[in-house]
Amino acid sequence: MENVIEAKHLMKKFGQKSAIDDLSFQVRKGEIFGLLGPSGSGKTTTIKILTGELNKTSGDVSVLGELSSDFRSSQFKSKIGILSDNSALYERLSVYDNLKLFCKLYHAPLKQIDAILHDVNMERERTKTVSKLSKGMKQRILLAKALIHKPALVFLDEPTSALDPGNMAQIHRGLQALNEAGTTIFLTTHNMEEATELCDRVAFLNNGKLQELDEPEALRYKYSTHAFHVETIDGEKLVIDNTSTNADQIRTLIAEEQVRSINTDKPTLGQIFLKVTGKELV
Ligand SMILES: Nc1ncnc2c1ncn2[C@@H]1O[C@H](COP(=O)(O)OP(=O)(O)OP(=O)(O)O)[C@@H](O)[C@H]1O
Repeated sequence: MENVIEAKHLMKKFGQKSAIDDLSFQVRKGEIFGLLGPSGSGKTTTIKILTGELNKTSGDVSVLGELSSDFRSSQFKSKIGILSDNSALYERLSVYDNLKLFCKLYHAPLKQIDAILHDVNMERERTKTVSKLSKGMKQRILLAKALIHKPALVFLDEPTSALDPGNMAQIHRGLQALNEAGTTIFLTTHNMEEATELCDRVAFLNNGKLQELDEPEALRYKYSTHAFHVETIDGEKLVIDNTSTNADQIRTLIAEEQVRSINTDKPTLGQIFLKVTGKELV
């Protein structure tokens, strides 16, 4: 499988402090890859290195076949899209005029603007001045800006932070459609539900170190005790180990119509993160 990002033994130091510590991972072409970690774990630093905003201290990194020495070239920038804290819009210009400027910057055709406004569900705000938009609307225009030149790979640093559930769902649908059309997405988030819903694979970052990397379901299976949680019609809650010797107990409960619900134990990504790092994902 083709990799669009390859990081090997990546290190980033700020003075004596290691923000990124021996980080190695690959991102496959066409996937949605989530980097999860608490505040200060090194997510933004990783994105900044991968997009040429920061230099690595050591290690090897390539993105879309280019080495980090080329990450500042305009040719490289035209192949990636970035949504980060540093992304900004011209507040006094309209939505359309903002996107027109970015089209010119990236040599993208202007007809792209209406298509992208449709994708982020902002067609009706086309002529509105940016300063009059809500936070969620601005975030959707920033996303449109990151995607206007149809990049092969987009980096989204907490794309839905501080958005209400409606706006968040809207952006999720847009990202899924974009991904289905072939764009690889690298995103960071604190939000476990978001990661579980969107990401093909997730990496856990803690103090700049990689702690886990796999598909959300594979991690949930790996950290499951595999026990059955049975609630009886009397409200009793039983935890029954998933072993052949316990089969009769479960069979009897079902035969006697004693079972209200039965579930296997599958921890959430947040619970797994807590188990692996001892930290909440906030
Ligand atoms: N320019 C800088 N100078 C010094 N230290 C920095 C700099 N940028 C980041 N750091 C430190 O590097 C570590 C990782 O920061 P980073 O911003 O990558 O974390 P993060 O996981 O993105 O956090 P958040 O979720 O809060 O955005 C932190 O300890 C931070 O204080």
